Amino acid sequence: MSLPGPDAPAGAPFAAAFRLPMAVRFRGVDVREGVLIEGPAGWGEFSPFWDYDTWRAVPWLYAAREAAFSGWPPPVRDSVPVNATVPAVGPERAQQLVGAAGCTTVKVKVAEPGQGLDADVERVAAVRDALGPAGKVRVDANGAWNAEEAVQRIRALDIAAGGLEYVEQPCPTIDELASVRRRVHVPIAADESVRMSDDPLRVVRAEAADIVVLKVAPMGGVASCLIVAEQVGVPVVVSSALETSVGLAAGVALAAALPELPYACGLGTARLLAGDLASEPLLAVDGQIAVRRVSPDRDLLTASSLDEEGRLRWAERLARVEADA
Ligand SMILES: O=C(O)CCC(=O)c1ccccc1C(=O)O
Ligand SMILES: [Mg+2]
Repeated sequence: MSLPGPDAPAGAPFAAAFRLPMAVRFRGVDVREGVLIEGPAGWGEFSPFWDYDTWRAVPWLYAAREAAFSGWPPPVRDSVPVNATVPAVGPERAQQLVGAAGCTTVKVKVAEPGQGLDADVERVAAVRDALGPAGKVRVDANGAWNAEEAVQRIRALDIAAGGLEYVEQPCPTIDELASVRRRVHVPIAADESVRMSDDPLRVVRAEAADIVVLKVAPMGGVASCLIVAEQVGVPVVVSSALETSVGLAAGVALAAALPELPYACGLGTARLLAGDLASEPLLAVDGQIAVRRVSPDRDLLTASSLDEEGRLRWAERLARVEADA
């Protein structure tokens, strides 16, 4: 079995596999691949990273099916504020990315394997410099530090940033997050502790986080994220999983449906891709993304379509995940 290619006849199965290079390497990812599915409600994206096993990819399928077959709850706002995302690049490139994005909040990746605190301090200071004193700077360590390292580094980065808005997932475990949270004044946001957990509320019950990051695809869709947001009792930040604009639209729908949205969302990542599948990508204007559905453009889908080997890989993966769903 394979997914239909760009030359498939009209009426062929409603799925298309794509491959898009990243413009900027992000956490070791330099190309995004996935499958778009179309249903009566619109288009959904199924693009779990390749290091996700079948079981962990199941929520991504639920999110794609929700987009294609059920649709999303109604929005309560017509645009959502987003942050620019700066990967572990050098200070000049960081400033270019901040300038191009036009957002007043920036999330800076820190603790990249092979880099030290100096590189993080330099990048964070460069971002503050480009942003001016009124902007907000947050950092994401993806759980790279132990509690002791985290306390020291958060203090150093807080100074370099002239004040950090928050630090995302400084340590891997909930116990470490709780300990760091008691020792620094910078607010702690939980990401992996929520989306990789069988109980997304545990981190908050343990008083280990001030803010919770929600990602639609790894958490099974907009509706299930809304339930978590309702139960969690702390502010939430909606963030992407580096989807194309088709997948990002689901994150935007979640952010648009939340009763409260006190923080800019990590949905400005279409800029990190070298291309997109929509003729009008979901890009921020003045730091805001307009709430709308996104359909792929047929020519762009054709230009980004995977070769026969890739379509076979994705058809097999989809079948495995569907069997587990
Ligand atoms: O939150 C953002 O600004 C962008 C999204 C992002 O950082 C991300 C994207 C893909 C996988 C993991 C992460 C992360 O938050 O760690
Ligand atoms: Mg994160």
